[in-house]
Amino acid sequence: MIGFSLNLRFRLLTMATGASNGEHKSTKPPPTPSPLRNSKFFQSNMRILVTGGAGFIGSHLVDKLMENEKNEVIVADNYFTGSKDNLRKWIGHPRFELIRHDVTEALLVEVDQIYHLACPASPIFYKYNPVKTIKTNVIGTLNMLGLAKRVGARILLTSTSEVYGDPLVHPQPESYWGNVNPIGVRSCYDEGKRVAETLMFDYHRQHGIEIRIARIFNTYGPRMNIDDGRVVSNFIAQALRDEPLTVQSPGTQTRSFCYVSDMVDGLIRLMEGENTGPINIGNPGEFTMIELAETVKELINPGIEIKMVENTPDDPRQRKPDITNAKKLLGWEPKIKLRDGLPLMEADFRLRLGVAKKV
Ligand SMILES: NC(=O)c1ccc[n+]([C@@H]2O[C@H](COP(=O)([O-])OP(=O)(O)OC[C@H]3O[C@@H](n4cnc5c(N)ncnc54)[C@H](O)[C@@H]3O)[C@@H](O)[C@H]2O)c1
Ligand SMILES: O=C(O)[C@H]1O[C@H](OP(=O)(O)OP(=O)(O)OC[C@H]2O[C@@H](n3ccc(=O)[nH]c3=O)[C@H](O)[C@@H]2O)[C@H](O)[C@@H](O)[C@@H]1O
Repeated sequence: MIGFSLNLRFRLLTMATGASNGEHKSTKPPPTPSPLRNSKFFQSNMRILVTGGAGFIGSHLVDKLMENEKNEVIVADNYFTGSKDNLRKWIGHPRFELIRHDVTEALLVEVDQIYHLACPASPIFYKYNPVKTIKTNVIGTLNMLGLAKRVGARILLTSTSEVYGDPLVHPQPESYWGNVNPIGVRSCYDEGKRVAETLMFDYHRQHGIEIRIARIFNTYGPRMNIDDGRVVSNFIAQALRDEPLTVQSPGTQTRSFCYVSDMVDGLIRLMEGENTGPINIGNPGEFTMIELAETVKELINPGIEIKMVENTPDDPRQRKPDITNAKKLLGWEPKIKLRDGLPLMEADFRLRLGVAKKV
């Protein structure tokens, strides 16, 4: 009941102040792009930088961008959680370049678009070195905005549903300011991404930089690190290894899972569109962790045990995107349901783990 009255008051407040989806128009013109961009005779390819492009979402994004022969793609990655192996099919391709680079150091490349994905996404990894995680989110985003300003590039930030923290409004619309612990073990990531969004809008308002912000919700699919500790990769790897599925307490907490190809489609639509965002990109199909475990058990290994284990601090109890804006402004909505996406990820994990399907 409390959630409902809070929700109602929140919606009345945003209606009164019109702050629900206020336009964030800049008063400054964007920096002039390379003169090549407007040349009449030689139309150069679109030069695209993907930071974190050796990672899970980034490598699928590179695959999609490279399908367009008018695109040249440069990946900058420090391989903290990503791998060259995710990009092996592009190494040596004339329209592709791979740089080992840490975004906490400045980077100077002539590009037209920047997809800024560089940041460890798995809680196990971003909690491993919290100072580095917040440096990557703050200094890394500052460096990428400085590059965008210098070369006149449009920049997209992959933010996260974690900016809503442990949400008191459900589902989460972009106008919800969130409920975030500023000093917890997840704050390096949650607050780091919130500062990254702040920097994006400050550069937009102060320097006219063309920005795009995606608030990504839980995404899964092939090429996730098998042991990166995230729930979908954990459950599939456990089911294939005949290990109990570890449901972290209380097990009734919810997440909404988006298949990676839907996510990549949403990111490209956002970059190519005219809306700054922030825009939620995710699948509103919401499941408890117990329901997810039961689905993995049913689809992959019916004989497996499901066991309750301890959780970590500040774990959000619910998460579900309101994707009204993605539908209206991007013409986007997810196509792949969880029960159709899980088998695609299972096939990838079987291949990488060398576990054949039992006939
Ligand atoms: N996968 C999800 O569910 C999810 C949800 C919300 C937001 N996101 C965001 O999407 C982006 C990609 O996530 P992912 O799931 O592909 O994670 P990932 O860990 O697979 O990819 C992140 C990539 O960034 C690289 N990286 C990390 N720190 C770096 C640094 N300092 N300099 C250069 N490269 C660095 C890693 O090596 C890796 O290749 C991240 O920004 C993440 O915060 C992901
Ligand atoms: O979508 C998002 O914005 C965020 O989603 C995930 O963060 P989180 O939801 O905490 O990811 P998981 O570690 O996969 O945990 C999801 C839920 O599953 C539970 N879990 C996790 C692992 C496990 O083995 N068992 C289990 O029950 C966790 O307690 C949690 O409640 C990503 O890791 C973040 O990068 C991302 O920003």
